[in-house]
Amino acid sequence: MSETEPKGWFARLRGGLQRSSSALTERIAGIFTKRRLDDETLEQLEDALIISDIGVDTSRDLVRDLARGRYGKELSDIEVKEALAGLIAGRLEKLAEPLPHRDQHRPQVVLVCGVNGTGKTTTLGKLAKQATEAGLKVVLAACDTFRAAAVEQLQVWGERNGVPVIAARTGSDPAALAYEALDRARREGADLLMIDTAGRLHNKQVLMEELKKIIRVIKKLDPSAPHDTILILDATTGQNAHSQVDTFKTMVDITGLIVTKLDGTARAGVVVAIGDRYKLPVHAIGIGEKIDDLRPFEALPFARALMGLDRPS
Ligand SMILES: Nc1nc2c(ncn2[C@@H]2O[C@H](COP(=O)(O)OP(=O)(O)OP(=O)(O)O)[C@@H](O)[C@H]2O)c(=O)[nH]1
Repeated sequence: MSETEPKGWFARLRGGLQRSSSALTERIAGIFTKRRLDDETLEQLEDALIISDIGVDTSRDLVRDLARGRYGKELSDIEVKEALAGLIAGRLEKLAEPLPHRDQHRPQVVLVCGVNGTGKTTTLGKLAKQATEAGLKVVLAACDTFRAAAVEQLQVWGERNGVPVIAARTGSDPAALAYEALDRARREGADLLMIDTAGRLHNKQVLMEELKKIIRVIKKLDPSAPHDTILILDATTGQNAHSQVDTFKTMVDITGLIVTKLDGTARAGVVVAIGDRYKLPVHAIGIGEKIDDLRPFEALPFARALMGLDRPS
């Protein structure tokens, strides 16, 4: 981790992942009380990883890689956790990619999608605030015009933080609003336009048409937009997050993920499974409701926190 990290981020990350790490490490400790790495312990370890939402294929690969050069040896649970953290970090390293700032596009258009309640609106607010603090001029578009509360939530947040929020009456056309927002962001010379969208999955056809229309319409002003299409996933949904990625991938071209609510769940392992399966960049993770609780995803600190280990040196 870099020296510029706010002090205590790793401690907070570890605290946030506490439920996930203690469930997982208790299982590992139960298997490895000075026991040989043999077929039986490897099978038990694979089960422990699967139960921790790390995914069937990834768990199998991790156990295979762990056995390489260690098979038949006596290992303590700490040695197993250290080795697994390294292997997990190695798999996720390439995917840890902060949301890119594309200054060749002005404004850079970021479309945010995801099921209702995953933390879309709050995440958007946090990202906007961080971008504003980094000196960027940000405009937000509240295109979840279906849910009045979502629009109000974003408006209140925008007022509090001095970020303009383009909103319309409930029920109005989200695509028209997205167009208006991009037009205004261009005229005002904004660096970043972030578009919040609806997430009511119970009517997939309507949602898909709505998302496609938003994209079609903003392309009329900027054929290269949206430059990023981010799916927000809620870690507490565990394996359900996989079907959310599958569903949204059929609707839009997802370019990256943000995983929220890693605190208060024992299912943080799902980040490993999703990263491994979809190979989509993970831009950030959320470990709480405060603005500083959303941070760029970093593979090694995450993997070590998941294993309940100390911060990387
Ligand atoms: N504990 C925790 N809570 C979070 C995190 N991210 C968001 N939340 C909370 O999750 C709840 C839902 O967040 P919203 O941003 O309203 O979710 P949304 O996806 O926009 O939902 P709609 O507005 O219904 O579309 C809020 O109470 C947030 O404060 C996180 O990382 N950790």
